[in-house]
Amino acid sequence: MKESLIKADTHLPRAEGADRPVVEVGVGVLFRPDGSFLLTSRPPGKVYEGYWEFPGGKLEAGETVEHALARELHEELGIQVDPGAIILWREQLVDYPHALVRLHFCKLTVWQGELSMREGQSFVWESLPVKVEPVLPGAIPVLRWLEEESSPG
Ligand SMILES: Nc1nc2c([nH]c(=O)n2[C@H]2C[C@H](O)[C@@H](COP(=O)(O)OP(=O)(O)OP(=O)(O)O)O2)c(=O)[nH]1
Repeated sequence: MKESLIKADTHLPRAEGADRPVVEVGVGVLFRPDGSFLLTSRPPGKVYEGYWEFPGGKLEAGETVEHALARELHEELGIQVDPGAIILWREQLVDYPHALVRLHFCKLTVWQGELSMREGQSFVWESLPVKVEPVLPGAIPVLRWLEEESSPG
């Protein structure tokens, strides 16, 4: 099956032609028992600074999605996560001007420790429809998937 692709900011040039390497990214959708989910703002100095997203980051060499995400959640949010508690959910390819990324979205309901924003981000526990904006193009499909899962039938 062909992988679906979102093309973001099509008016901007791509960094390196058509065959750019795919950057693999682990992303966590953290749920509280009341069903709300965590959004964080992209830290100062990163591309799309201030945009809202789900926490996560790039896989390092040899890492699985679950291990990379557990590491990123500890680095960014100060929480401890057992990679075994991370549930792989959906994938989405996004073509940005700065990179071609494959997002591995995961669900998560169990972690230890209090949230502490270690990279100067902001955070919010949201439910649908989300009130914060702007939302990163590569995070928008998640909101649609959550909507689909919550609607009957
Ligand atoms: N964390 C996260 N990244 C997303 C989402 N949607 C989306 O398109 N992305 C993209 C933005 C970036 O191009 C890429 C994540 O890279 P990043 O720069 O945030 O990762 P990182 O923390 O490893 O960064 P660094 O080591 O380069 O500082 O994935 C999302 O919901 N969450």
